[in-house]
Amino acid sequence: MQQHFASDNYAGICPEATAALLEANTGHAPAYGDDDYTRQVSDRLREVFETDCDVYFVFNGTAANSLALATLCQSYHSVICHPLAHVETDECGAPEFFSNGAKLLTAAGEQGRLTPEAITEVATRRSDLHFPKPRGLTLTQTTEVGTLYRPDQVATIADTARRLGLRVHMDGARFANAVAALDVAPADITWRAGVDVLCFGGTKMGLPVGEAVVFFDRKLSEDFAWRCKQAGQLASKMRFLSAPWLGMLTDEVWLKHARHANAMAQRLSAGLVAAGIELLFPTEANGVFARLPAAVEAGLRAKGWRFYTFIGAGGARFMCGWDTLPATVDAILADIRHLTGASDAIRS
Ligand SMILES: Cc1ncc(COP(=O)(O)O)c(C=O)c1O
Ligand SMILES: C[C@H](O)[C@H](N)C(=O)O
Repeated sequence: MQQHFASDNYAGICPEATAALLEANTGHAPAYGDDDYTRQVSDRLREVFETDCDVYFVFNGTAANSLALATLCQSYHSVICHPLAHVETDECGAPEFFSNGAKLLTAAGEQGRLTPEAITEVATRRSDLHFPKPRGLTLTQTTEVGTLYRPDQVATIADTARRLGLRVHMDGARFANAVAALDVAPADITWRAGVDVLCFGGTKMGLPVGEAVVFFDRKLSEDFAWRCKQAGQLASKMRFLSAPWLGMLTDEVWLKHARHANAMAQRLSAGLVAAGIELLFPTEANGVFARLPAAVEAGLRAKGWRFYTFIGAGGARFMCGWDTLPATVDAILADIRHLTGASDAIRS
């Protein structure tokens, strides 16, 4: 089966998650999260984040983000996000729908990152009754264009949010890649930096399905189970959503796989630069964003390569996953060199 660079959600289930899933498939277990596997992995996540966080498992990232944001605000509030934020560009209005109408307000920033200045401008732009009062802020780590927020950047943004009366949500669809790239403690770029709720992506890091919604402020999660149930996000066989996490969170398997994906992105990025292809953003995690000549893009697609060009600020996005092979990276680089006429003497 050919590997692709369209998304890290093209990859299969990593061996460790598969083993944990099969191990959980023994006999009967209580439903709706009342099973031992869900208890075990929730406790394990409390160890990973070094705090008594409240943990829920939902089927996908759009549900995780939308339901988490809905806990931060009322329908007449607004949530500030980056213009390239997934919640703004790729969730089909789900955040607005599940919050019964909270409005997303965009605040620009270079390289996919929010800035305190832009957040402040949007949050203080109007205070009249006709404007949806800002109450939430969402940042994506890693960002939709493959960049990172360093711990101090998260803290500065969260401090700004707190001063403005905003609750902070983190879309961590690629949180594993961020922790691996930054080499920090997960707590240092979440609750210690002022994040109130994290949507921890499981799907893209090697699980079969599912995301963890991790609340660092239990006042926010008081009724979240009911919100999940009403949204059709309460799995009856929850153990099969939660147990694979045990495979990932043992011996830091999640970070091993994230480091590999990040390394493949570095390999690809270096090869593209060597072939004279312009990068649109720095390669800081597992995504590579490049400006491809139209003929090269068409040629790659004709050769069967799948990659997105609708993400971020245009250009081509190449996402590396836990299972991306070095040979796959070298194969697309060889095709790109051939299509650009770059010398084969250039090695990736
Ligand atoms: C940054 C980001 N957030 C959220 C999501 C939503 O995830 P899902 O496609 O599982 O709804 C994605 C999708 O891959 C994503 O890239
Ligand atoms: C863009 C698409 O929705 C998916 N979130 C991805 O990053 O591949």
